[in-house]
Amino acid sequence: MNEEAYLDLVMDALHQKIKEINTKIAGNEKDIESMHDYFWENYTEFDEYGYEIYDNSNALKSRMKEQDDYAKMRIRYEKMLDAPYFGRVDFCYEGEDEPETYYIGIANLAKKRAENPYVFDWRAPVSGLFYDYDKGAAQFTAPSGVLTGEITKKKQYKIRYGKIIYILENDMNIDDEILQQTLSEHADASLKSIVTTIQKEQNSIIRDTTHRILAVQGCAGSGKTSVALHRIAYLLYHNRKNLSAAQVLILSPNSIFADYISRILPELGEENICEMTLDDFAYRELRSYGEAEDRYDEIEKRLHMDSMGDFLTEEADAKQTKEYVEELNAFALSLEWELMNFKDFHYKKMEMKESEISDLFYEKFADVPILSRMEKIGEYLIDAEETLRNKNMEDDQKQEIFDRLNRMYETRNILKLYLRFLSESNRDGFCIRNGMIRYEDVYPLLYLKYTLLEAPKRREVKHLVIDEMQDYSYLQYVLLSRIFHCPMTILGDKVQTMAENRQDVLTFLPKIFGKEVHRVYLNKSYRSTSEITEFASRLLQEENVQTVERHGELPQTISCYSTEEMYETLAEDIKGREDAETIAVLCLDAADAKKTAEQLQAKLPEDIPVTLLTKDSMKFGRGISVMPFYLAKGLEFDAVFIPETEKYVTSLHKQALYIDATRALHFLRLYEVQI
Ligand SMILES: Nc1ncnc2c1ncn2[C@@H]1O[C@H](COP(=O)(O)OP(=O)(O)OP(=O)(O)O)[C@@H](O)[C@H]1O
Repeated sequence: MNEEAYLDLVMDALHQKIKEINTKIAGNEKDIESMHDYFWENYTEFDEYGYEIYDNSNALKSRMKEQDDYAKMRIRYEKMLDAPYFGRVDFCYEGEDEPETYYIGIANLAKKRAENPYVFDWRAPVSGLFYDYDKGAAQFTAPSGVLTGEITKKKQYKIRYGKIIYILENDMNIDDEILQQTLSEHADASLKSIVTTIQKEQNSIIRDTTHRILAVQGCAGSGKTSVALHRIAYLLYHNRKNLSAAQVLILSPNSIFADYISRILPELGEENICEMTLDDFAYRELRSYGEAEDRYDEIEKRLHMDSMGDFLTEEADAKQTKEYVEELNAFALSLEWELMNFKDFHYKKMEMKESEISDLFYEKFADVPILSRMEKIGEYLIDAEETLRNKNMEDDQKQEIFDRLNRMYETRNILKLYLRFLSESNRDGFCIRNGMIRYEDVYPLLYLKYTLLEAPKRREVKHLVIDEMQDYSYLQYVLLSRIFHCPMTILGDKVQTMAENRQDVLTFLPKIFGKEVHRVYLNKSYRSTSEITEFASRLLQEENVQTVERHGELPQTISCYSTEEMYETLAEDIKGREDAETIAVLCLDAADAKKTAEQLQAKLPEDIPVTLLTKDSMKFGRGISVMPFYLAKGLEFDAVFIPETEKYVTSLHKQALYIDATRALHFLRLYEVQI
């Protein structure tokens, strides 16, 4: 069958599918309506135990869920009307004479359930052939085992509005015209699906189901975030019974980033996944001790430190290390003896000698964290008493027992204990600044809490994604390993650190998570033009980055004689980029971003709005966004402008400049004010 005829066949099948779904949705809608009517007409006569109400609401729920599934299916098929497939492989199985043809698209499309699909989902086992091999010998893993053979043909399609724009048949991998064309498109306000051009090295990460903990070190723009999200879509597709979107959690740097990545999974036909920042989690856990500074407060402080500050940052950094964790462990151990003040226990007819309590404390319950241990002894006592009296104890009596036992601790206040640790270890004995817990003490405090009390286990999370892995410390990974016991995808770039000194987390991750950490490297950058990538690499003397050959304007640094002239020039340059969907003006800190946004808005016409993004912003959209560098991490823009580069002098500033420069897809311009 020729290509046009096959496309017609698939389009007909799609229209037919959509028609069938519409009929099902309409039928279901009627059923749901009549179920509602039946409920309201009869609920007064339902049985008194609520069984009928329960049955009714369950039936209604399952219909609504079905309706929801149909609606999602319809969206997927409607999307396929535009481009029903993007690839094809003809694969001749070993021992066969004729090849089988497989078309690959964003979802499966078959006439009936058991029939051979017209189009295979990109995540289907056979679709791996498309991403992993050129023409020639190939294999893929099917549920029945490894199947070998030969790819006799491989094609890529550009189909728009259901019409073939072009077909490419080639021997090369997908690093070709279609990739080039995709990369030269404009950036959107959300991360895009890359299913049509996933590269071999990316595919092996996406389809890796053998390693529990996958850690990916990839250069800027190498597709780490994209790969992580496609991997989730892949795992959800292959493991529907054991993994749902609600059980996947992504640790993201901030809400803007969360918004930026939020549309990709729905685009791939999956539900969106939960997202949180580690700081938010820590604040919730430490809420009873007061407010705490966040990561951005800390960066802002460091951006403005002079040479005197080096000592302070070193001290703060030292509090996030393995050595500090060991000191905290030693302190926690010393509390076993120092914190306790055992006495004989009496309550009503219950009694226990001091020596018995201390035996239980140091022997029977020695494995329980120290501050939870008296509660365990309480439960033990209560259990014995209830058995003896053959009667359950009242809650208030139980509480009284716990309270009395807990009074045998000198204190149970973690903040007080942490302060004691600081002064005993000859450190500055405060951890509060301007009424808030200092950022450098937030995670040590949380660590102490989880050492002295049971750490909460997030068992509902069955897969954790940690993006920007370089921004988490040794101590934070130890905490994460205590909270989450699930498979993980950890991604980042040691070069894009937001600290003065680079840390390579891959060196210590196996010490925390064990040998199960599998490391993978991505060295090719897809985001920026070769000129931008080379310019950015020179900023930090990075030599390992390969680029996809795609060219654009050379980044320039414009020298101005005054700040006023700089803003004028910047505003004019921005006006000249009306082709860009997203423009970022990236500044060193929050105050500069605010000032720049105001200056630009004053110089630009009202119909060109300028949006200032702060650490509390929740969304990122098209148009002109102004923000400090640290909020641009993970994002990308058609054009990036960096004003006042003369301010970037320290090693942290240089890191900031690198992060800024690597955000640009097509255009990058810098401005310096000559002093
Ligand atoms: N195989 C691919 N095909 C098409 N585009 C790709 C591919 N891989 C990556 N890209 C594009 O490259 C850009 C960078 O991807 P992504 O943001 O996932 O990279 P990253 O490694 O997380 O970047 P960074 O660390 O710099 O934030 C995105 O526009 C993405 O769509």
